Amino acid sequence: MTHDEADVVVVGLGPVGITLCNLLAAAGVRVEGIDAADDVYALPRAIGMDHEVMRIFQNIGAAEAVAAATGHYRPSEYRSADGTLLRRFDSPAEPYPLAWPPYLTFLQPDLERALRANGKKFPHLTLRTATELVGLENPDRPILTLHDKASGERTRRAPRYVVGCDGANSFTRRGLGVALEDLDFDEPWLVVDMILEDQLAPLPETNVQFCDPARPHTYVCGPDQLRRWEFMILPYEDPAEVNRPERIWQLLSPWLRPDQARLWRSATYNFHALVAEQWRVGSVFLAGDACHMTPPFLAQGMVQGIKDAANLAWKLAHAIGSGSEHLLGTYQAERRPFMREVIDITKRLGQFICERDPDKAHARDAEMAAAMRTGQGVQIRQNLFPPIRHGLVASNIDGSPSPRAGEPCPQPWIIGPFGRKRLDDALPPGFQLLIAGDMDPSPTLLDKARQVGIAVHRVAQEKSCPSLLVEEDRVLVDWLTAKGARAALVRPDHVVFGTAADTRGTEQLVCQLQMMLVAAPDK
Ligand SMILES: O=C(O)CCc1cccc(O)c1
Repeated sequence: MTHDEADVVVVGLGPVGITLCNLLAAAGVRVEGIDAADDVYALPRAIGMDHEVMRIFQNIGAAEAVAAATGHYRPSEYRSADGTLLRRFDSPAEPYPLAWPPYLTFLQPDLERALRANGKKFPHLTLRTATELVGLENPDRPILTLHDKASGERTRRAPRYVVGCDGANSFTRRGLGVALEDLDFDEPWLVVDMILEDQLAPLPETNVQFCDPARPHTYVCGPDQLRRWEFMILPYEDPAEVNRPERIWQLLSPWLRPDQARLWRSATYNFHALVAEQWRVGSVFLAGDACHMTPPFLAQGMVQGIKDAANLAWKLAHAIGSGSEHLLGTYQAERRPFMREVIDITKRLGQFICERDPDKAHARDAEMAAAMRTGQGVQIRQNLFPPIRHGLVASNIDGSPSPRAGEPCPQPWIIGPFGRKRLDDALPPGFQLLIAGDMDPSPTLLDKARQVGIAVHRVAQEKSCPSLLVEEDRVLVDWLTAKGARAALVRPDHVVFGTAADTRGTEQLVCQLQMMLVAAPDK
């Protein structure tokens, strides 16, 4: 390795790769990000993101620039062929638990540009476009061959780590010989993005899943004038034939005439459910679509890829800074089973939406409409997925999970002489112990926390002592109290390691983390 070699090469600068580059560079890691294309992909693919992702963008200093590319997320309705309401997902009310709206829509090309521009803040981050990975040898001490498409030159790299964020057809994954586990969902769909030119076009006010057995289809409101339709391609149809403008306008005719909107993008592809058998081989990791693909029904594709990046970034930074690789084993241990659950939940909705048998669809409609009548069909779009259950999360003495372990820690607004700030902006990065203002941390606890490198903060509702952080609402304290907890130990990626009800329990939690940092479970 030469002295100016990067610690990490990130392959692929889509939303996942460029987020990882920013996160690593913000943690002081020397990063080289490469992408085979000359520029960002100019058309939208992902359209939905959530508050955890916005928080990650906030943590790299890109929140304002990204927010400019986002729009309000509408509620979602599931409707039968005759228009009966079968199910509804509503947005939670404020105060938002992570200080961002729980879901947002966005324009992918603008998002990617904002993240690439943000990367320029970091002197240790080099981004190379029109540069393709063409060789990957010896994953334990990786040697890469890069092809510069402009000059035709080939160069070699020997970074400490490589992360393949190079999409569904990942060269990195194929180079490692990693197989994809097929989770049994494979449906061909047409995706159409329209730019609305007539504000008076009679479109639904909400996102809609049209659970019509004759042709299941989806309507999603994007930011500004972007509106997306997705149509299932039927078994006897030819995808290329369905993807012709005349056919697309026919499919859109219940909502739009050609003078009311412009066709921005259309594509046909198969909605898949796949997860890589291995997310790491030696010093080479996979993230995003390179290691999982989920049907789009809950808009989780990009969201989960960016969560991979956040999960991996601090562990790589820790390994590079400390020379200890223990934590790296927790990446797959945490993310793979979690991703399987995300895919399972999404698939269940997908099977419900994609039902093509009219009798089964009729029975489904009757059952769902009955649930709507008893109030069970309306769900708040929050906490749809379980916490992380494996890896670097605390358990109680009896082996049960520590309350709140594996959940994202709330991010209250903090108020003070500076005005109001989101919690993460008021704290240094790293492990945090957040203690309810009425609990006094013992000297033993403070000492132990210092040894392990954990910053301790007391969060209260009013400033009865100068060292307290004051939260604007009761977001954090209510979240702790709901589980009988007074303290939360939180990882650098804001995933809760565990909670405790008192000082003694908090000391034990810190000791558990200390032990796991040197021997973290990779199962
Ligand atoms: O809000 C919803 O339920 C729709 C989510 C969504 C977003 C993008 C594509 C898609 O098929 C579903």
